[in-house]
Amino acid sequence: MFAPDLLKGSICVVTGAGTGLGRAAALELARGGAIVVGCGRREEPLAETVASIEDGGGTAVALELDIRESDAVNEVVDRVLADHGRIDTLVNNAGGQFALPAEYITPNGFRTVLELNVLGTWLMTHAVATKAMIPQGGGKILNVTLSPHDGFPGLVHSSAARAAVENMTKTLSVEWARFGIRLNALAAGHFDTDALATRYVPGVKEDALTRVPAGRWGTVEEWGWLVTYLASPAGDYFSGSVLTLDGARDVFGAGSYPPAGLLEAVEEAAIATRQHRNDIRFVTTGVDRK
Ligand SMILES: CCCCCCCCCCC/C=C/C(=O)SCCNC(=O)CCNC(=O)[C@H](O)C(C)(C)COP(=O)(O)OP(=O)(O)OC[C@H]1O[C@@H](n2cnc3c(N)ncnc32)[C@H](O)[C@@H]1OP(=O)(O)O
Ligand SMILES: NC(=O)C1=CN([C@@H]2O[C@H](COP(=O)(O)OP(=O)(O)OC[C@H]3O[C@@H](n4cnc5c(N)ncnc54)[C@H](OP(=O)(O)O)[C@@H]3O)[C@@H](O)[C@H]2O)C=CC1
Repeated sequence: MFAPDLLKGSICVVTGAGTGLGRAAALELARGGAIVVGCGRREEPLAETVASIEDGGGTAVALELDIRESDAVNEVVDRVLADHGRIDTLVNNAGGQFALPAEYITPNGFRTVLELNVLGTWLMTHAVATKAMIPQGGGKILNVTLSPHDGFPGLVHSSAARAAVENMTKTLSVEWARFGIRLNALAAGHFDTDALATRYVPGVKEDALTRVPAGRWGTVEEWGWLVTYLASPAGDYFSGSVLTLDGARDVFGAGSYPPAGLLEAVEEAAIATRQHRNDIRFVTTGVDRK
C-alpha cells in the first residue's frame, strides 16, 4: 500500500503486537521500513509476529511486558532506548474487556478493565513521553479506543475506559504540543480478529455486525494502513483527533439492547447452576476458565 521506505529508520513500539490489530499494525509499519518493538505478555505470539516481519525482510524485536506494571514498563522503555536510542511512535494497542450486562459486573471486574485500558495506556504514554519523546524533541502516540462512542451497552466498563483514554489523548495533545508530541486516538469499530471470534459468543458477534451500516467487518489490513499513515510524515499534522474506522458504526449508534437472547442465556446459566461467575463467563465469552 505504501512506499517501502516511508518509515525508514523509524522506531515504533506496538503493545499487543502478537495478535489481531496490533500484529497487523506491526506488520504494516515494518513493511514501511520501521524497526518495530512488539510488546505483550505472551512470548509465543510476539515471536510469531517478529518471524513474519523478518520473513518479509523487515526488522523487529519482541519484549515481554504487562503494561499494568509500572516498573516493567519503565524497564522496557529503558531497554528500547539503550538498544535503539529513540522512540518515534508508540501504538497503545493492548487492551480489551469482556461483554457482560452491567448488573453482573463486579467491582473487581470493572477495576480490571479500567486498569488495563486506562492505567496501562497511561503508564506506557508517560514513560515513553518522559524518557524518550520529550528529551528527543517529539514523537507520535496512537491510542486504540472503541466505536461506538456514545455508549456501548454490554461494555459499560470499556466504554467508560475508552472515553477516558480519548480525553487523555486530547488533554496531552495540548500539554505536550510544546515538546513536539502528537497524540491521536484511533477508535476501532468491529474488526474480525481472532479475539473477537473467540472471546465473544457467536450470537453477540453476529448481532454486532447488524449494527454496521457498511455491512461487513473491518479487515486487519485496513487497520494497519491507518496506523502506518498516521505514523508517517503524511500524518504529521494530526494531533488531538479521534479517528474512527468503523464502516459508519458510530453514526448508527448504540441501537437497541439487549441483543436477542442474551439476557435469557446469561440468567438461565446463572440460575440453573448457581455458579454465577464461571457460567456467566462462559455464556458471554465462550471461554470456560474453570
Ligand atoms: C452483553 C453483550 C453486549 C454486546 C457486546 C458486543 C460485543 C461485540 C463487539 C466488541 C467490540 C470490541 C472488541 C474488542 O475489543 S476485540 C477483543 C480484544 N480483546 C479482548 O477483549 C480480550 C478478552 N478479554 C480478556 O482477555 C479478559 O476478559 C480481560 C483481560 C479483560 C480480564 O482478564 P483478567 O485475567 O485480567 O481478569 P481476571 O480473571 O483476573 O478477573 C478480574 C475480574 O474481572 C472479572 N472478569 C474477567 N473476565 C470476565 C468475564 N469474561 N466475565 C465476567 N467477569 C469477568 C472477574 O470475575 C474478576 O472479578 P471478581 O474478582 O469480582 O470475580
Ligand atoms: N477487534 C475489534 O473489533 C476491536 C478491537 N478493539 C481494541 O483493539 C485492540 C486490539 O484488539 P484485538 O487485536 O481485536 O484483540 P486481542 O485480544 O487480539 O489484542 C489484545 C492484545 O493486547 C495484549 N495485552 C492484553 N493485555 C495486556 C497487558 N496487560 N499487557 C500487555 N499486553 C496486553 C494481548 O497479548 P497478551 O495476552 O500476550 O498480553 C493481545 O496481543 C484492543 O485494545 C481492543 O480492545 C477495539 C474495538 C474493536
